[in-house]
Amino acid sequence: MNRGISLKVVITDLIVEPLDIEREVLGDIAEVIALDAMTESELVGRIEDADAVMVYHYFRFTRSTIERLENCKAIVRPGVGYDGIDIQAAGEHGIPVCNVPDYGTEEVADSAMAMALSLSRGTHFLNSRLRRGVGDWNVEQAVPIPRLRGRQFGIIGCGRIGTATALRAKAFGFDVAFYDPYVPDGIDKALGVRRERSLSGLLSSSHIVSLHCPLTDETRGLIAGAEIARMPQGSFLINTSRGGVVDSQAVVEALANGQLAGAGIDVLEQEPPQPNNPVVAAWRDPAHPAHDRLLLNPHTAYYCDEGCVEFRHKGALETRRALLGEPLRNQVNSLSPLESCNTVSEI
Ligand SMILES: NC(=O)c1ccc[n+]([C@@H]2O[C@H](COP(=O)([O-])OP(=O)(O)OC[C@H]3O[C@@H](n4cnc5c(N)ncnc54)[C@H](O)[C@@H]3O)[C@@H](O)[C@H]2O)c1
Ligand SMILES: O=C(O)[C@H](O)CO
Repeated sequence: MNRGISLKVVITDLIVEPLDIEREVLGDIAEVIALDAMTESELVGRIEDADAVMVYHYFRFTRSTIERLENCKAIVRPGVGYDGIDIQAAGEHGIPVCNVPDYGTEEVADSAMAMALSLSRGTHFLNSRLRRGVGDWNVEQAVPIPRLRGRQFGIIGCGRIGTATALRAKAFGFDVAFYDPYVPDGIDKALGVRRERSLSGLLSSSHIVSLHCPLTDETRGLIAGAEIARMPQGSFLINTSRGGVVDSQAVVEALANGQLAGAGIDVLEQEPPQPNNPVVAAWRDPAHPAHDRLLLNPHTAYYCDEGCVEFRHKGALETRRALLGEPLRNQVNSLSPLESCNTVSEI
Protein backbone atom coordinates (compact mmCIF):
# COMPACT_ATOMS: atom_id res chain seq x y z
CA MET A 1 0.00 0.00 0.00
CA ASN A 2 1.40 3.40 -0.90
CA ARG A 3 0.91 5.55 2.19
CA GLY A 4 2.05 8.74 0.50
CA ILE A 5 5.59 10.01 0.78
CA SER A 6 5.58 12.63 3.49
CA LEU A 7 8.48 11.53 5.67
CA LYS A 8 12.20 12.04 5.33
CA VAL A 9 15.00 9.61 6.26
CA VAL A 10 18.57 10.90 6.19
CA ILE A 11 21.53 8.54 5.96
CA THR A 12 24.51 10.46 7.23
CA ASP A 13 27.46 8.57 5.84
CA LEU A 14 29.13 5.82 3.82
CA ILE A 15 26.28 4.34 1.84
CA VAL A 16 25.81 6.22 -1.42
CA GLU A 17 23.41 5.96 -4.33
CA PRO A 18 21.54 3.98 -5.53
CA LEU A 19 20.23 3.23 -1.98
CA ASP A 20 18.32 0.34 -3.53
CA ILE A 21 17.81 -1.60 -0.29
CA GLU A 22 16.79 1.40 1.79
CA ARG A 23 14.38 2.63 -0.88
CA GLU A 24 12.87 -0.83 -1.31
CA VAL A 25 12.02 -0.97 2.41
CA LEU A 26 11.18 2.69 3.02
CA GLY A 27 10.34 4.15 -0.37
CA ASP A 28 6.55 3.93 -0.04
CA ILE A 29 6.51 6.08 3.10
CA ALA A 30 9.65 8.19 3.03
CA GLU A 31 12.08 10.05 0.89
CA VAL A 32 15.54 8.58 1.55
CA ILE A 33 18.57 10.86 1.26
CA ALA A 34 22.24 9.94 1.72
CA LEU A 35 24.67 12.70 2.62
CA ASP A 36 28.02 10.88 2.63
CA ALA A 37 29.08 13.28 5.39
CA MET A 38 32.17 12.97 7.56
CA THR A 39 31.84 16.06 9.74
CA GLU A 40 29.06 17.70 11.70
CA SER A 41 29.27 20.89 9.62
CA GLU A 42 28.28 18.94 6.50
CA LEU A 43 24.93 18.18 8.13
CA VAL A 44 23.94 21.77 8.85
CA GLY A 45 20.57 22.50 7.30
CA ARG A 46 20.19 18.92 6.07
CA ILE A 47 19.01 16.86 9.04
CA GLU A 48 16.88 19.27 11.11
CA ASP A 49 13.61 18.07 9.56
CA ALA A 50 14.56 14.37 9.32
CA ASP A 51 11.92 11.98 10.65
CA ALA A 52 14.64 9.35 11.18
CA VAL A 53 18.38 9.18 10.66
CA MET A 54 20.58 6.23 9.84
CA VAL A 55 24.26 6.30 10.82
CA TYR A 56 26.25 3.81 8.83
CA HIS A 57 29.84 3.74 9.94
CA TYR A 58 32.13 6.67 10.56
CA PHE A 59 29.88 9.51 11.48
CA ARG A 60 29.83 10.45 15.19
CA PHE A 61 26.46 11.53 16.45
CA THR A 62 27.31 14.04 19.16
CA ARG A 63 25.01 15.91 21.52
CA SER A 64 25.13 19.03 19.35
CA THR A 65 24.10 17.06 16.25
CA ILE A 66 21.32 15.37 18.20
CA GLU A 67 20.09 18.73 19.47
CA ARG A 68 19.45 19.77 15.86
CA LEU A 69 16.96 16.96 15.33
CA GLU A 70 13.52 18.48 15.71
CA ASN A 71 11.35 15.70 14.41
CA CYS A 72 13.35 12.57 14.75
CA LYS A 73 11.63 9.31 15.73
CA ALA A 74 14.80 7.19 15.81
CA ILE A 75 18.53 7.19 15.25
CA VAL A 76 19.24 3.85 13.64
CA ARG A 77 22.73 2.38 13.52
CA PRO A 78 22.71 -0.42 10.92
CA GLY A 79 25.58 -2.17 12.70
CA VAL A 80 26.58 -3.53 16.10
CA GLY A 81 28.67 -0.89 17.87
CA TYR A 82 26.83 2.29 18.79
CA ASP A 83 29.66 3.96 20.69
CA GLY A 84 29.70 6.74 18.09
CA ILE A 85 26.24 7.92 19.17
CA ASP A 86 25.68 9.93 22.33
CA ILE A 87 22.87 7.72 23.60
CA GLN A 88 22.43 9.76 26.75
CA ALA A 89 21.78 12.93 24.75
CA ALA A 90 19.41 11.01 22.47
CA GLY A 91 17.54 9.69 25.52
CA GLU A 92 17.23 13.18 27.00
CA HIS A 93 15.70 14.31 23.70
CA GLY A 94 13.33 11.36 23.71
CA ILE A 95 14.92 9.81 20.63
CA PRO A 96 15.31 6.03 20.62
CA VAL A 97 18.65 4.67 19.35
CA CYS A 98 18.54 1.26 17.67
CA ASN A 99 21.27 -1.00 16.33
CA VAL A 100 21.47 -4.19 14.26
CA PRO A 101 23.20 -6.53 16.68
CA ASP A 102 23.59 -9.73 14.73
CA TYR A 103 24.48 -9.41 11.08
CA GLY A 104 28.24 -10.15 11.05
CA THR A 105 29.09 -12.20 14.12
CA GLU A 106 30.72 -15.04 12.19
CA GLU A 107 32.70 -12.72 9.96
CA VAL A 108 34.23 -10.77 12.85
CA ALA A 109 35.15 -14.02 14.60
CA ASP A 110 36.69 -15.30 11.34
CA SER A 111 38.66 -12.06 10.98
CA ALA A 112 39.95 -12.23 14.57
CA MET A 113 41.08 -15.83 14.05
CA ALA A 114 42.61 -15.01 10.66
CA MET A 115 44.74 -12.29 12.24
CA ALA A 116 45.59 -14.40 15.29
CA LEU A 117 46.73 -17.35 13.17
CA SER A 118 48.59 -15.27 10.62
CA LEU A 119 50.56 -13.53 13.36
CA SER A 120 51.18 -16.45 15.71
CA ARG A 121 52.20 -18.83 12.90
CA GLY A 122 54.69 -16.22 11.69
CA THR A 123 52.96 -15.97 8.29
CA HIS A 124 52.55 -12.22 8.36
CA PHE A 125 56.03 -11.52 9.74
CA LEU A 126 57.78 -13.78 7.24
CA ASN A 127 55.73 -12.58 4.29
CA SER A 128 56.33 -8.95 5.19
CA ARG A 129 60.11 -9.43 5.51
CA LEU A 130 60.35 -11.50 2.38
CA ARG A 131 58.48 -8.88 0.39
CA ARG A 132 60.95 -6.27 1.59
CA GLY A 133 63.92 -8.46 0.71
CA VAL A 134 64.92 -8.86 4.36
CA GLY A 135 66.25 -12.21 5.61
CA ASP A 136 66.39 -15.39 3.60
CA TRP A 137 64.65 -18.76 3.48
CA ASN A 138 65.97 -19.76 6.89
CA VAL A 139 62.86 -19.44 9.06
CA GLU A 140 64.65 -20.69 12.17
CA GLN A 141 66.60 -17.45 12.45
CA ALA A 142 63.72 -15.17 11.66
CA VAL A 143 61.19 -15.47 14.45
CA PRO A 144 60.31 -17.87 17.30
CA ILE A 145 57.17 -19.85 16.42
CA PRO A 146 55.97 -21.88 19.41
CA ARG A 147 53.39 -24.66 18.94
CA LEU A 148 49.88 -23.27 19.38
CA ARG A 149 48.04 -26.39 20.56
CA GLY A 150 47.47 -26.12 24.31
CA ARG A 151 48.38 -22.44 24.55
CA GLN A 152 45.80 -20.09 25.97
CA PHE A 153 43.61 -17.99 23.71
CA GLY A 154 42.14 -15.24 25.91
CA ILE A 155 38.91 -13.48 25.05
CA ILE A 156 37.80 -10.18 26.55
CA GLY A 157 34.04 -9.83 26.18
CA CYS A 158 32.22 -13.13 25.76
CA GLY A 159 29.08 -11.94 23.96
CA ARG A 160 28.04 -12.90 20.45
CA ILE A 161 31.40 -12.35 18.72
CA GLY A 162 33.50 -13.44 21.70
CA THR A 163 31.56 -16.70 21.83
CA ALA A 164 31.93 -17.31 18.09
CA THR A 165 35.68 -16.64 18.41
CA ALA A 166 35.98 -18.95 21.44
CA LEU A 167 34.42 -21.82 19.48
CA ARG A 168 36.84 -21.28 16.60
CA ALA A 169 39.87 -21.09 18.91
CA LYS A 170 38.78 -24.34 20.58
CA ALA A 171 38.60 -26.03 17.19
CA PHE A 172 42.21 -24.99 16.57
CA GLY A 173 43.32 -26.73 19.76
CA PHE A 174 43.81 -23.68 21.98
CA ASP A 175 42.89 -23.69 25.65
CA VAL A 176 40.28 -20.94 25.68
CA ALA A 177 39.59 -18.60 28.58
CA PHE A 178 37.53 -15.44 28.78
CA TYR A 179 37.10 -12.40 30.98
CA ASP A 180 33.65 -10.81 31.02
CA PRO A 181 32.21 -9.48 34.28
CA TYR A 182 28.67 -9.34 32.92
CA VAL A 183 27.78 -12.69 31.39
CA PRO A 184 25.90 -15.07 33.69
CA ASP A 185 27.53 -18.06 35.40
CA GLY A 186 27.46 -21.26 33.39
CA ILE A 187 28.53 -19.80 30.04
CA ASP A 188 32.00 -21.27 30.61
CA LYS A 189 30.61 -24.79 31.07
CA ALA A 190 28.22 -24.45 28.17
CA LEU A 191 31.09 -23.43 25.87
CA GLY A 192 33.68 -25.74 27.40
CA VAL A 193 36.05 -22.87 28.14
CA ARG A 194 37.54 -21.40 31.32
CA ARG A 195 36.22 -18.26 32.96
CA GLU A 196 38.83 -15.91 34.36
CA ARG A 197 37.44 -13.62 37.06
CA SER A 198 40.05 -10.90 36.69
CA LEU A 199 41.37 -9.06 33.66
CA SER A 200 44.94 -9.31 34.92
CA GLY A 201 44.53 -13.08 35.36
CA LEU A 202 43.44 -13.44 31.77
CA LEU A 203 46.19 -11.21 30.43
CA SER A 204 49.00 -12.90 32.34
CA SER A 205 48.05 -16.41 31.20
CA SER A 206 47.20 -15.83 27.51
CA HIS A 207 49.44 -16.35 24.50
CA ILE A 208 46.87 -14.52 22.37
CA VAL A 209 44.37 -11.93 23.62
CA SER A 210 41.41 -11.04 21.42
CA LEU A 211 39.14 -8.10 22.26
CA HIS A 212 35.37 -8.40 21.85
CA CYS A 213 33.87 -5.95 24.33
CA PRO A 214 32.04 -2.76 23.33
CA LEU A 215 33.62 0.67 23.73
CA THR A 216 32.09 2.13 26.88
CA ASP A 217 33.24 4.50 29.61
CA GLU A 218 34.51 1.40 31.41
CA THR A 219 36.42 -0.14 28.49
CA ARG A 220 37.97 3.03 27.04
CA GLY A 221 41.74 2.52 27.36
CA LEU A 222 41.20 -0.91 28.96
CA ILE A 223 44.40 -2.19 27.36
CA ALA A 224 47.26 0.25 27.90
CA GLY A 225 50.95 -0.12 28.76
CA ALA A 226 50.43 -1.65 32.23
CA GLU A 227 48.01 -4.27 30.89
CA ILE A 228 50.27 -5.22 27.98
CA ALA A 229 53.15 -5.56 30.43
CA ARG A 230 51.13 -8.26 32.25
CA MET A 231 50.95 -10.36 29.09
CA PRO A 232 53.69 -12.97 28.61
CA GLN A 233 56.72 -11.79 26.64
CA GLY A 234 56.16 -12.53 22.95
CA SER A 235 52.36 -12.74 23.09
CA PHE A 236 49.80 -11.39 20.59
CA LEU A 237 47.01 -8.84 20.75
CA ILE A 238 44.04 -8.80 18.37
CA ASN A 239 41.59 -5.91 18.29
CA THR A 240 38.44 -6.16 16.20
CA SER A 241 36.28 -4.38 18.81
CA ARG A 242 36.86 -0.63 18.87
CA GLY A 243 40.07 1.37 18.65
CA GLY A 244 39.38 3.28 21.86
CA VAL A 245 39.64 0.10 23.93
CA VAL A 246 43.40 0.01 23.28
CA ASP A 247 46.19 2.55 23.68
CA SER A 248 47.81 2.54 20.20
CA GLN A 249 51.04 4.11 21.39
CA ALA A 250 51.46 1.40 24.05
CA VAL A 251 50.88 -1.32 21.44
CA VAL A 252 53.53 0.07 19.12
CA GLU A 253 56.04 0.41 21.97
CA ALA A 254 55.36 -3.16 23.09
CA LEU A 255 55.85 -4.43 19.53
CA ALA A 256 59.07 -2.51 19.19
CA ASN A 257 60.54 -3.88 22.42
CA GLY A 258 59.34 -7.44 21.84
CA GLN A 259 56.83 -7.60 24.68
CA LEU A 260 54.24 -8.23 21.97
CA ALA A 261 55.29 -10.48 19.09
CA GLY A 262 52.41 -9.24 16.96
CA ALA A 263 49.27 -7.15 16.90
CA GLY A 264 46.26 -7.50 14.62
CA ILE A 265 44.41 -4.20 14.43
CA ASP A 266 41.11 -3.77 12.60
CA VAL A 267 39.93 -0.66 14.43
CA LEU A 268 41.52 2.63 15.47
CA GLU A 269 40.48 5.44 17.81
CA GLN A 270 39.82 7.71 14.85
CA GLU A 271 38.64 6.39 11.50
CA PRO A 272 39.77 7.00 8.87
CA PRO A 273 42.95 7.58 10.91
CA GLN A 274 45.36 10.48 10.79
CA PRO A 275 48.75 9.51 9.28
CA ASN A 276 50.40 10.29 12.63
CA ASN A 277 48.40 7.62 14.45
CA PRO A 278 51.20 5.53 16.05
CA VAL A 279 49.92 2.25 14.60
CA VAL A 280 49.54 3.68 11.11
CA ALA A 281 52.94 5.39 11.26
CA ALA A 282 54.72 2.17 12.36
CA TRP A 283 52.82 0.09 9.83
CA ARG A 284 53.81 2.45 7.00
CA ASP A 285 57.48 2.72 7.93
CA PRO A 286 59.53 -0.33 6.90
CA ALA A 287 62.36 0.83 9.17
CA HIS A 288 60.14 0.85 12.27
CA PRO A 289 60.87 -2.11 14.57
CA ALA A 290 57.11 -2.82 14.84
CA HIS A 291 56.54 -2.75 11.08
CA ASP A 292 56.68 -6.49 10.34
CA ARG A 293 54.69 -7.37 13.46
CA LEU A 294 51.65 -5.28 12.68
CA LEU A 295 48.64 -6.45 10.72
CA LEU A 296 46.34 -3.54 9.96
CA ASN A 297 42.89 -3.73 8.34
CA PRO A 298 40.63 -0.76 7.56
CA HIS A 299 37.76 -1.74 9.90
CA THR A 300 36.58 -4.57 7.68
CA ALA A 301 36.27 -7.43 10.16
CA TYR A 302 32.49 -7.38 9.78
CA TYR A 303 32.45 -7.27 6.04
CA CYS A 304 31.06 -9.82 3.64
CA ASP A 305 28.81 -9.21 0.66
CA GLU A 306 25.80 -10.97 2.17
CA GLY A 307 26.27 -9.35 5.60
CA CYS A 308 26.29 -5.92 4.01
CA VAL A 309 22.87 -6.57 2.48
CA GLU A 310 21.63 -7.92 5.82
CA PHE A 311 22.61 -4.94 7.95
CA ARG A 312 21.24 -2.46 5.46
CA HIS A 313 17.96 -4.37 5.21
CA LYS A 314 17.59 -4.84 8.96
CA GLY A 315 18.49 -1.20 9.63
CA ALA A 316 15.90 -0.03 7.10
CA LEU A 317 13.23 -2.27 8.63
CA GLU A 318 13.89 -0.86 12.09
CA THR A 319 13.69 2.65 10.65
CA ARG A 320 10.37 1.78 9.05
CA ARG A 321 9.01 0.55 12.39
CA ALA A 322 10.07 3.83 14.01
CA LEU A 323 8.37 5.90 11.31
CA LEU A 324 5.16 3.90 11.59
CA GLY A 325 5.17 4.03 15.40
CA GLU A 326 5.52 0.24 15.68
CA PRO A 327 7.45 -1.39 18.54
CA LEU A 328 11.20 -1.24 17.99
CA ARG A 329 13.19 -4.48 18.14
CA ASN A 330 16.66 -3.29 19.02
CA GLN A 331 16.48 -0.13 21.07
CA VAL A 332 19.71 0.28 23.01
CA ASN A 333 19.32 3.54 24.94
CA SER A 334 18.71 1.92 28.28
CA LEU A 335 20.48 -1.43 27.97
CA SER A 336 23.00 -2.58 30.56
CA PRO A 337 26.00 -4.56 29.22
CA LEU A 338 24.28 -7.78 30.31
CA GLU A 339 21.06 -6.95 28.52
CA SER A 340 23.06 -5.85 25.49
CA CYS A 341 24.90 -9.14 25.28
CA ASN A 342 21.62 -11.03 25.44
CA THR A 343 19.93 -8.99 22.73
CA VAL A 344 19.00 -11.05 19.71
CA SER A 345 17.62 -9.39 16.64
CA GLU A 346 14.24 -10.77 15.72
CA ILE A 347 14.07 -8.89 12.47
N1 LIG B 1 35.39 -4.61 13.64
C1 LIG B 1 34.17 -4.85 13.23
O1 LIG B 1 33.91 -4.92 12.04
C2 LIG B 1 33.09 -5.05 14.24
C3 LIG B 1 31.86 -5.60 13.85
C4 LIG B 1 30.87 -5.82 14.79
C5 LIG B 1 31.10 -5.47 16.11
N2 LIG B 1 32.29 -4.92 16.46
C6 LIG B 1 32.55 -4.56 17.86
O2 LIG B 1 32.49 -5.76 18.62
C7 LIG B 1 31.81 -5.47 19.84
C8 LIG B 1 31.20 -6.74 20.38
O3 LIG B 1 30.14 -7.16 19.56
P1 LIG B 1 29.15 -8.32 20.05
O4 LIG B 1 28.13 -8.47 19.00
O5 LIG B 1 29.90 -9.51 20.49
O6 LIG B 1 28.51 -7.60 21.31
P2 LIG B 1 27.86 -8.28 22.59
O7 LIG B 1 27.08 -7.21 23.25
O8 LIG B 1 27.17 -9.55 22.19
O9 LIG B 1 29.11 -8.71 23.47
C9 LIG B 1 29.92 -7.79 24.14
C10 LIG B 1 30.36 -8.44 25.43
O10 LIG B 1 31.30 -7.58 26.06
C11 LIG B 1 31.06 -7.68 27.46
N3 LIG B 1 31.63 -6.56 28.19
C12 LIG B 1 31.09 -5.34 28.43
N4 LIG B 1 31.90 -4.62 29.19
C13 LIG B 1 33.00 -5.39 29.43
C14 LIG B 1 34.19 -5.19 30.18
N5 LIG B 1 34.42 -4.06 30.86
N6 LIG B 1 35.10 -6.19 30.21
C15 LIG B 1 34.87 -7.35 29.55
N7 LIG B 1 33.75 -7.61 28.86
C16 LIG B 1 32.83 -6.63 28.79
C17 LIG B 1 29.55 -7.77 27.58
O11 LIG B 1 29.18 -8.34 28.82
C18 LIG B 1 29.21 -8.68 26.41
O12 LIG B 1 29.16 -10.03 26.80
C19 LIG B 1 30.80 -4.39 19.44
O13 LIG B 1 30.42 -3.61 20.55
C20 LIG B 1 31.52 -3.60 18.41
O14 LIG B 1 32.18 -2.52 19.02
C21 LIG B 1 33.27 -4.71 15.57
O1 LIG C 1 29.84 -2.30 14.72
C1 LIG C 1 29.78 -2.74 13.57
O2 LIG C 1 28.74 -3.22 13.08
C2 LIG C 1 31.01 -2.70 12.71
O3 LIG C 1 32.11 -2.29 13.44
C3 LIG C 1 30.85 -1.87 11.49
O4 LIG C 1 30.60 -0.55 11.85
